[in-house]
This record gives sequence, structure tokens and C-alpha cells, in this order.
Amino acid sequence: MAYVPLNIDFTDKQVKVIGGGKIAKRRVKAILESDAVIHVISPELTEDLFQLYLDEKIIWKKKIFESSDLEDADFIISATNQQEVNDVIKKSAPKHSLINMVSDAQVGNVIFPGTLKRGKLQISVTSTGASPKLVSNILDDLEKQYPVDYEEYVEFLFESRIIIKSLNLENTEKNQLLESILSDQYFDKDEQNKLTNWLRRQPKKRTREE
Ligand SMILES: C[C@@]1(CC(=O)O)C2=NC(=C\c3[nH]c(c(CCC(=O)O)c3CC(=O)O)Cc3[nH]c(c(CC(=O)O)c3CCC(=O)O)/C=C3\N/C(=C\2)[C@@H](CCC(=O)O)[C@]3(C)CC(=O)O)/[C@H]1CCC(=O)O
Ligand SMILES: NC(=O)c1ccc[n+]([C@@H]2O[C@H](COP(=O)([O-])OP(=O)(O)OC[C@H]3O[C@@H](n4cnc5c(N)ncnc54)[C@H](O)[C@@H]3O)[C@@H](O)[C@H]2O)c1
Repeated sequence: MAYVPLNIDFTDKQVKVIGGGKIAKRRVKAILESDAVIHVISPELTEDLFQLYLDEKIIWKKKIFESSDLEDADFIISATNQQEVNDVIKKSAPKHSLINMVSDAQVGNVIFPGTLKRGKLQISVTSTGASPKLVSNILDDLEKQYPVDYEEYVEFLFESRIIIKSLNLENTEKNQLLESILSDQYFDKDEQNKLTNWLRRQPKKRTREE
């Protein structure tokens, strides 16, 4: 089986998480970053999940899993600690559905990668289930390579790109500018400000109404 990496916005999607333990908590926290409707089906919840329930961030169905729980699901996460239950979840899932099996990459059709986040920059790593520990080690290395202040730098790149796209320049010149802002000198906040101020003073491309 081949897996295609994608970045998904879950807003308004119906997500059904079966199990309320440690791994379910990790998946819920990841998905909560977009505005999904998250149902957790489990007789018990970890403390963090229970707090999310009290804060009305998730819907808790306090019960053991039944096939009917998967009705209307856009995305299913099978996160119980009972292999037989995970097997039933897999069998009950509608054929078209997306399903993440936390206990076995090859059984589901969605795998969660490990992700390093630096604002708009997200680096996701997967071993397709071969070695989650290797993924952890690679993320540790990436953390050193892309320190926390990368978030600001990526924000600078984002804002500069918007201005550059609006300038009255040929595409080749725009590409040259987009390349030049990747220079190490722009890790420095003063240099960033100097450049964005200069970019803001450049002539804009004309719109049709002008
Ligand atoms: C990347 C990360 C993201 C996350 O979970 O958020 C992640 N596992 C992480 C860590 C980790 N997991 C485990 C260990 C202990 C060492 C070991 O067992 O090797 C460690 C290491 C540690 O903790 O350092 C145990 C484990 N994991 C899985 C199984 C079942 C199996 O064997 O397949 C077992 C055995 C369970 C048991 O024995 O009961 C399965 C999966 N783990 C996945 C993701 C998916 C495949 C990802 C890929 O290969 O790319 C998949 C298929 C689940 C899925 O897709 O949902 C996260 C690192 C995040 C970070 O460091 O920031
Ligand atoms: N992806 C990973 O990184 C990773 C890491 C460790 C373990 N795992 C796998 O994930 C599984 C879950 O691990 P965990 O640490 O979250 O376990 P856990 O024991 O913390 O949680 C299991 C949850 O499943 C619920 N549950 C059990 N039977 C149920 C049923 N019939 N219906 C509904 N809910 C039910 C329990 O109430 C509990 O809330 C493990 O069995 C293991 O295979 C994956």
C-alpha cells in the first residue's frame, strides 16, 4: 500500500475517536487545531480528555463501541487497547471512510506522522509504521536545526511574499526577490524590517479598475 502525504483542514468534519486513553488524547489534541466535530466513544476518558469534554470541545459518548457509532463519520480513529474491538471497528467502517488504526499502520488507510511545528512551517515525518522511534529521533534532530524563532522568520517570508506578488514586476524578477529573502541575513529582525519597508515602497501592479 502507498500512502500520500497531505495536510488536512478538518473544519466541520465528523471525527469519531474510539477509545479515551493516552493515544486518543494525542489524536484529539492534533485534530482540535482545526474546527472538527469530535466524538469520543469510550466508557472512560483521561483527565485531559475529560477537561476537553467539560469545556465542550469534544462530544463524549460514555459507552463501549457499537457499529452504529460510525454513522456519518468522515474520519475514524480506532484507539482502543483491545485488539478484538479494533478489528470490529475496521470491519464496521463504511468502505469509503478514512480510518486511522493506532495499533497497526497497515490495517488503516491514514497514518499520523510525527510533526515539528514552527508557526506556518510544519515538517512531518513518517516511517510508514516501520519505526515510530526513528521518527522521534529524526524530530529531535530537526528541532535543533529549526529553532523556535523560525516561526517569526517564516512569518516574515509569508508577509514579504504577499507584497512581492503584488509588485509591478516580471515573474523572473519576483522569483529573484523570493530567492533573495531566503538569505541568512534575514534571520535578523532589523534586516527583516528594512526589507519589508523597502518592499512596501515599490510600485504595485495596476488593477483593472485603475
Ligand atoms: C510519530 C508518532 C506520532 C504520534 O503518535 O502522534 C507515532 N508514534 C510515535 C511514537 C511512538 N510510538 C510507539 C513508540 C514506542 C517504541 C516502538 O514501539 O517502536 C514510540 C516512540 C516514542 O514514544 O518515543 C509505539 C507504537 N506506535 C505504533 C505502534 C503499533 C505498531 O506496532 O504498529 C506501537 C507499538 C504499541 C505497542 O507495542 O502496544 C503505531 C504508530 N505510531 C505512529 C506514530 C504511526 C506510525 C508512524 C510512522 O511510522 O511514521 C502509527 C501506525 C499510529 C498511527 O498512524 O496512528 C509518535 C512520535 C511523535 C514524537 O516523538 O513527537
Ligand atoms: N500510535 C502510537 O504511537 C502508539 C503508542 C503506544 C501504543 N499504541 C497502540 O494504541 C493502543 C491504545 O493505547 P493507549 O495508550 O491509548 O491505551 P489506553 O489503555 O490508555 O486507552 C485505551 C482506551 O480504550 C478504551 N476502550 C477499551 N475498550 C473499548 C470499547 N470496547 N469501546 C470503546 N472504548 C474502549 C478504554 O476505555 C481506554 O479509554 C495500544 O493498544 C497500542 O496498540 C500506539
